[in-house]
Amino acid sequence: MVSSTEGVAIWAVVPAAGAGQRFGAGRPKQYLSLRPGLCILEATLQPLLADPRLHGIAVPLAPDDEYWDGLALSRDRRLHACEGGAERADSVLRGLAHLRSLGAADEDWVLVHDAVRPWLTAGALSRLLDATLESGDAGILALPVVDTVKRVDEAGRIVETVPREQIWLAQTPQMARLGRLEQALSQQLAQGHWPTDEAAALEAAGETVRVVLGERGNIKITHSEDLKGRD
Ligand SMILES: Nc1ccn([C@@H]2O[C@H](COP(=O)(O)OP(=O)(O)OP(=O)(O)O)[C@@H](O)[C@H]2O)c(=O)n1
Ligand SMILES: C[C@](O)(CO)[C@H](O)COP(=O)(O)O
Repeated sequence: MVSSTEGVAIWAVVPAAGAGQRFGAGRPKQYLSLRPGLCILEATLQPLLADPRLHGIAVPLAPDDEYWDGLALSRDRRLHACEGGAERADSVLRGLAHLRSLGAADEDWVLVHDAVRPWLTAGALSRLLDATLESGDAGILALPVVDTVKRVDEAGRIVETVPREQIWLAQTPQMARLGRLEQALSQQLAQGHWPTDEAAALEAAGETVRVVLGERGNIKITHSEDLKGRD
């Protein structure tokens, strides 16, 4: 195993098994073209592959995926495709299991990064790696909210203005010890919960998770408007 820091390797999981229903294109959004010769998933993988600290990257795919093999990048020796699951958390767990089969250990670190966040910068990635390795706690990129926050009822009436000083919006990558993340996600699924991010599972397991300043440009492509005017 290649050691990245004190005999502990750093891995990544990039869950790419989603169908992109909210986006509503003719193919899963991670395979839409950002510019000629570069799809969203390839752009997402580039900054991770460019960081020599990352030992290997699992890429969970839909069982009926028909696009991955056509990407030139799929032949990169640090990329390892595997089968994803029904929900994002299932796909991440399968990715972790795949990393285990490649030799990943409990104390290794793993970064989980959405396949549809193609604008992660090397600076933000390094900030997360450096802060997390230094603190030893799990960490996620996130942004403090800049707007006034309202809680509303079912009819859309404002119930209260929520103090925003402690409200942050979660991004990815999210980084944790592999064994602890695997255990936390497994516990959630066993209890019938499907957390929408890794931090939620870790929080429920009582782990400390720190926020690290993300970037406004590191958006998740969810709806078709998210791609308008960008390349
Ligand atoms: N069963 C699933 C569902 C989602 N994802 C991945 O999780 C990330 C964030 O999910 P989201 O934006 O919700 O993607 P989709 O599930 O594709 O979108 P939608 O919910 O609109 O179908 C994406 O990289 C997506 O491919 C996954 O690997 N496996
Ligand atoms: C993981 C995530 O991208 C953090 O913002 C987000 O929670 C995914 O949410 P989704 O509803 O599954 O798209």
